[in-house]
Amino acid sequence: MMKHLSDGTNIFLSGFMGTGKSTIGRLLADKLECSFMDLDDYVEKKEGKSIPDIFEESGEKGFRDLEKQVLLEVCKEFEGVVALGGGSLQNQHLVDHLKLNGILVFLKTPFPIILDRICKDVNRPLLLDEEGNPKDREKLRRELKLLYEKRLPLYEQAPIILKTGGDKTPEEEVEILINKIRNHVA
Ligand SMILES: Nc1ncnc2c1ncn2[C@@H]1O[C@H](COP(=O)(O)OP(=O)(O)OP(=O)(O)O)[C@@H](O)[C@H]1O
Ligand SMILES: O=C(O)C1=C[C@@H](O)[C@@H](O)[C@H](O)C1
Ligand SMILES: [Mg+2]
Repeated sequence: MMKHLSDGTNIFLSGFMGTGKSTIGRLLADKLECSFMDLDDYVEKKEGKSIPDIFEESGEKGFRDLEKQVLLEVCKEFEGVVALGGGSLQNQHLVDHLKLNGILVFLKTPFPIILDRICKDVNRPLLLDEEGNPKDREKLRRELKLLYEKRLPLYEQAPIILKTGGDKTPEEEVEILINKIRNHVA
Protein backbone atom coordinates (compact mmCIF):
# COMPACT_ATOMS: atom_id res chain seq x y z
CA MET A 1 0.00 0.00 0.00
CA MET A 2 2.84 2.35 0.96
CA LYS A 3 4.42 1.77 -2.41
CA HIS A 4 1.45 3.24 -4.26
CA LEU A 5 0.94 6.21 -2.01
CA SER A 6 2.02 8.70 -4.64
CA ASP A 7 0.29 6.72 -7.40
CA GLY A 8 3.30 6.74 -9.72
CA THR A 9 3.69 10.48 -9.57
CA ASN A 10 6.70 12.43 -8.34
CA ILE A 11 6.96 13.89 -4.88
CA PHE A 12 8.98 17.13 -4.97
CA LEU A 13 10.46 18.35 -1.68
CA SER A 14 11.07 22.08 -1.73
CA GLY A 15 12.28 24.52 0.88
CA PHE A 16 15.15 26.82 1.73
CA MET A 17 18.71 25.56 2.20
CA GLY A 18 19.06 23.41 5.30
CA THR A 19 15.38 22.58 5.79
CA GLY A 20 16.03 18.85 5.45
CA LYS A 21 15.06 18.13 1.82
CA SER A 22 17.90 15.67 1.21
CA THR A 23 17.59 14.00 4.62
CA ILE A 24 13.80 13.66 4.56
CA GLY A 25 13.74 12.79 0.85
CA ARG A 26 16.04 9.81 1.20
CA LEU A 27 14.08 8.44 4.17
CA LEU A 28 10.74 9.03 2.45
CA ALA A 29 11.82 7.17 -0.68
CA ASP A 30 13.00 4.23 1.48
CA LYS A 31 9.64 4.10 3.24
CA LEU A 32 7.69 4.33 -0.01
CA GLU A 33 10.08 1.87 -1.67
CA CYS A 34 10.56 4.14 -4.64
CA SER A 35 13.48 5.86 -6.33
CA PHE A 36 15.15 8.90 -4.84
CA MET A 37 16.88 11.77 -6.59
CA ASP A 38 18.72 14.66 -4.99
CA LEU A 39 18.62 17.33 -7.68
CA ASP A 40 21.83 19.03 -6.45
CA ASP A 41 23.72 15.71 -6.55
CA TYR A 42 22.24 14.86 -9.94
CA VAL A 43 23.27 18.20 -11.46
CA GLU A 44 26.79 17.73 -10.07
CA LYS A 45 27.07 14.20 -11.52
CA LYS A 46 25.63 15.21 -14.88
CA GLU A 47 28.07 18.11 -15.22
CA GLY A 48 31.02 16.35 -13.59
CA LYS A 49 31.52 19.46 -11.41
CA SER A 50 30.61 20.57 -7.92
CA ILE A 51 27.93 23.25 -7.48
CA PRO A 52 30.52 25.77 -6.21
CA ASP A 53 32.55 25.11 -9.39
CA ILE A 54 29.48 25.59 -11.60
CA PHE A 55 28.78 28.91 -9.84
CA GLU A 56 32.38 29.95 -10.32
CA GLU A 57 32.56 29.01 -14.00
CA SER A 58 29.06 29.96 -15.19
CA GLY A 59 27.83 32.36 -12.51
CA GLU A 60 24.59 32.04 -10.56
CA LYS A 61 22.54 32.61 -13.74
CA GLY A 62 24.38 29.73 -15.46
CA PHE A 63 23.61 27.44 -12.53
CA ARG A 64 19.91 28.45 -12.44
CA ASP A 65 19.49 27.85 -16.19
CA LEU A 66 21.12 24.45 -15.87
CA GLU A 67 19.08 23.53 -12.79
CA LYS A 68 15.87 24.49 -14.56
CA GLN A 69 16.73 22.51 -17.69
CA VAL A 70 17.62 19.41 -15.63
CA LEU A 71 14.46 19.75 -13.54
CA LEU A 72 12.26 19.86 -16.65
CA GLU A 73 13.95 16.68 -17.89
CA VAL A 74 13.46 15.03 -14.49
CA CYS A 75 9.72 15.83 -14.63
CA LYS A 76 9.51 13.88 -17.89
CA GLU A 77 11.78 10.96 -17.16
CA PHE A 78 11.93 10.30 -13.41
CA GLU A 79 9.43 8.73 -11.06
CA GLY A 80 9.92 8.89 -7.31
CA VAL A 81 10.94 11.33 -4.60
CA VAL A 82 12.95 14.39 -5.70
CA ALA A 83 14.78 16.58 -3.17
CA LEU A 84 14.95 19.93 -4.98
CA GLY A 85 17.68 22.52 -4.56
CA GLY A 86 16.91 25.41 -2.22
CA GLY A 87 16.42 27.77 -5.17
CA SER A 88 14.68 25.37 -7.57
CA LEU A 89 11.32 27.19 -7.36
CA GLN A 90 12.66 30.00 -9.50
CA ASN A 91 9.39 31.49 -10.70
CA GLN A 92 5.63 30.99 -10.92
CA HIS A 93 5.91 29.04 -14.15
CA LEU A 94 8.16 26.42 -12.54
CA VAL A 95 5.92 26.15 -9.47
CA ASP A 96 2.90 25.54 -11.72
CA HIS A 97 4.84 23.00 -13.76
CA LEU A 98 5.93 21.02 -10.67
CA LYS A 99 2.38 21.04 -9.29
CA LEU A 100 1.13 19.63 -12.58
CA ASN A 101 3.83 16.98 -12.62
CA GLY A 102 3.70 15.75 -9.05
CA ILE A 103 2.99 16.50 -5.42
CA LEU A 104 4.83 19.59 -4.21
CA VAL A 105 5.84 19.66 -0.54
CA PHE A 106 7.28 22.67 1.33
CA LEU A 107 9.59 21.93 4.25
CA LYS A 108 9.06 24.92 6.49
CA THR A 109 11.75 25.57 9.09
CA PRO A 110 12.07 28.61 11.38
CA PHE A 111 14.66 30.97 9.93
CA PRO A 112 17.04 30.98 12.97
CA ILE A 113 17.27 27.17 12.78
CA ILE A 114 18.03 27.37 9.06
CA LEU A 115 20.81 29.85 9.74
CA ASP A 116 22.33 27.67 12.47
CA ARG A 117 22.25 24.61 10.24
CA ILE A 118 23.68 26.09 7.07
CA CYS A 119 26.43 28.15 8.68
CA LYS A 120 28.20 24.85 9.37
CA ASP A 121 28.35 23.93 5.68
CA VAL A 122 30.84 25.50 3.28
CA ASN A 123 29.51 23.76 0.17
CA ARG A 124 26.86 26.41 -0.49
CA PRO A 125 28.15 29.20 -2.76
CA LEU A 126 25.50 31.70 -1.63
CA LEU A 127 27.18 31.71 1.79
CA LEU A 128 30.56 32.80 0.45
CA ASP A 129 31.89 36.20 -0.52
CA GLU A 130 33.55 37.04 -3.85
CA GLU A 131 36.89 35.66 -2.65
CA GLY A 132 35.27 32.37 -1.62
CA ASN A 133 35.49 33.09 2.11
CA PRO A 134 32.47 32.63 4.46
CA LYS A 135 30.45 35.86 4.71
CA ASP A 136 30.30 37.67 8.03
CA ARG A 137 27.46 36.11 10.10
CA GLU A 138 25.39 39.29 10.47
CA LYS A 139 25.70 40.18 6.77
CA LEU A 140 24.78 36.60 5.91
CA ARG A 141 21.78 36.67 8.24
CA ARG A 142 20.45 39.84 6.59
CA GLU A 143 20.99 38.59 3.02
CA LEU A 144 19.52 35.17 3.61
CA LYS A 145 16.50 36.54 5.47
CA LEU A 146 15.70 38.73 2.45
CA LEU A 147 16.16 35.80 0.08
CA TYR A 148 13.99 33.57 2.31
CA GLU A 149 11.20 36.16 2.40
CA LYS A 150 11.39 36.62 -1.36
CA ARG A 151 11.05 32.88 -1.90
CA LEU A 152 8.31 32.24 0.68
CA PRO A 153 5.38 33.16 -1.61
CA LEU A 154 6.57 30.50 -4.06
CA TYR A 155 7.26 27.80 -1.44
CA GLU A 156 3.90 28.42 0.22
CA GLN A 157 1.98 27.41 -2.88
CA ALA A 158 2.80 23.78 -2.11
CA PRO A 159 -0.38 21.88 -1.20
CA ILE A 160 1.53 20.08 1.55
CA ILE A 161 3.54 21.95 4.19
CA LEU A 162 5.71 20.02 6.64
CA LYS A 163 7.15 21.86 9.60
CA THR A 164 10.74 20.82 10.21
CA GLY A 165 13.47 22.01 12.54
CA GLY A 166 11.53 21.44 15.76
CA ASP A 167 12.37 18.68 18.21
CA LYS A 168 11.38 15.81 15.91
CA THR A 169 13.81 13.35 14.40
CA PRO A 170 13.93 13.05 10.62
CA GLU A 171 12.17 9.66 10.96
CA GLU A 172 9.31 11.25 12.92
CA GLU A 173 9.03 14.04 10.36
CA VAL A 174 8.78 11.48 7.57
CA GLU A 175 5.92 9.66 9.35
CA ILE A 176 4.01 12.95 9.59
CA LEU A 177 4.72 13.66 5.92
CA ILE A 178 3.46 10.25 4.83
CA ASN A 179 0.18 10.90 6.64
CA LYS A 180 -0.12 14.29 4.95
CA ILE A 181 0.50 12.75 1.54
CA ARG A 182 -2.02 10.01 2.28
CA ASN A 183 -4.67 12.61 3.16
CA HIS A 184 -3.77 14.65 0.09
CA VAL A 185 -4.21 11.80 -2.38
CA ALA A 186 -7.29 10.31 -0.65
N1 LIG B 1 14.88 16.49 11.92
C1 LIG B 1 16.14 16.89 11.99
N2 LIG B 1 16.73 17.04 13.19
C2 LIG B 1 18.01 17.46 13.29
N3 LIG B 1 18.80 17.74 12.24
C3 LIG B 1 18.27 17.62 11.02
C4 LIG B 1 16.92 17.19 10.82
N4 LIG B 1 16.68 17.16 9.48
C5 LIG B 1 17.83 17.56 8.89
N5 LIG B 1 18.78 17.83 9.80
C6 LIG B 1 20.16 18.32 9.54
O1 LIG B 1 20.06 19.61 8.94
C7 LIG B 1 21.07 19.79 7.97
C8 LIG B 1 20.46 20.18 6.63
O2 LIG B 1 19.71 19.08 6.11
P1 LIG B 1 19.71 18.75 4.55
O3 LIG B 1 21.08 18.72 3.99
O4 LIG B 1 18.88 17.51 4.41
O5 LIG B 1 18.96 20.03 3.99
P2 LIG B 1 18.62 20.44 2.51
O6 LIG B 1 17.28 21.04 2.58
O7 LIG B 1 18.82 19.28 1.60
O8 LIG B 1 19.68 21.59 2.17
P3 LIG B 1 20.17 22.12 0.71
O9 LIG B 1 19.08 22.93 0.10
O10 LIG B 1 21.34 22.99 1.00
O11 LIG B 1 20.50 20.92 -0.11
C9 LIG B 1 21.86 18.46 7.92
O12 LIG B 1 23.01 18.60 8.70
C10 LIG B 1 20.90 17.46 8.54
O13 LIG B 1 21.56 16.39 9.15
O1 LIG C 1 19.14 28.14 -2.19
C1 LIG C 1 19.87 28.10 -3.20
O2 LIG C 1 19.85 28.99 -4.06
C2 LIG C 1 20.76 26.92 -3.40
C3 LIG C 1 20.57 25.80 -2.64
C4 LIG C 1 21.33 24.54 -2.82
O3 LIG C 1 20.45 23.44 -2.67
C5 LIG C 1 22.03 24.50 -4.19
O4 LIG C 1 21.11 24.22 -5.21
C6 LIG C 1 22.75 25.79 -4.47
O5 LIG C 1 23.76 25.92 -3.50
C7 LIG C 1 21.81 27.00 -4.45
MG1 LIG D 1 20.08 19.04 -0.09
